Amino acid sequence: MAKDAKPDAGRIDLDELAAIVARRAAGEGEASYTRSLIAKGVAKCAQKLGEEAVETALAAVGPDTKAVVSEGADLLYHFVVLLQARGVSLEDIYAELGRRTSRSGLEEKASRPKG
Ligand SMILES: N=c1c2ncn([C@@H]3O[C@H](COP(=O)(O)OP(=O)(O)OP(=O)(O)O)[C@@H](O)[C@H]3O)c2ncn1[C@@H]1O[C@H](COP(=O)(O)O)[C@@H](O)[C@H]1O
Repeated sequence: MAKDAKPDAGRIDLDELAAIVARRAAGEGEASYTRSLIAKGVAKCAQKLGEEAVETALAAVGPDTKAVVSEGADLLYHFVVLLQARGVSLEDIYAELGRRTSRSGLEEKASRPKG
């Protein structure tokens, strides 16, 4: 079992997951899926995130609620891995979400560049 792994951590949040991912990315020796994925580069991490997003979307329109939970967890893990690979912190994401709370989603949408 990996150094950071626990038999059952109960629940962990994104900050805790990001800390694990950062440690695994920086670690040496012990085999790590996280490290092997990040070593393949940002494009591979982005591809995996896209795959997991599609799998989550497909699960959401299917009948199996456990599949939505499982695919959603895969999606969040791969999002955190992509942020690590791309050098973006969850704090940056939280701050951006925080900035958006001062206006409605419709106002935020209207403020985006047309494309
Ligand atoms: N939360 C996760 C997590 N969620 C999903 N995955 C892995 O993500 C992979 C994606 O699923 P796929 O079906 O696409 O797998 P695959 O076909 O083997 O993937 P590829 O060969 O295409 O890369 C699977 O191998 C899953 O095990 C995860 N791997 C790691 N973590 C966390 O990261 C920690 C460190 O893991 P290691 O880096 O492996 O030590 C773990 O203790 C967990 O907390």
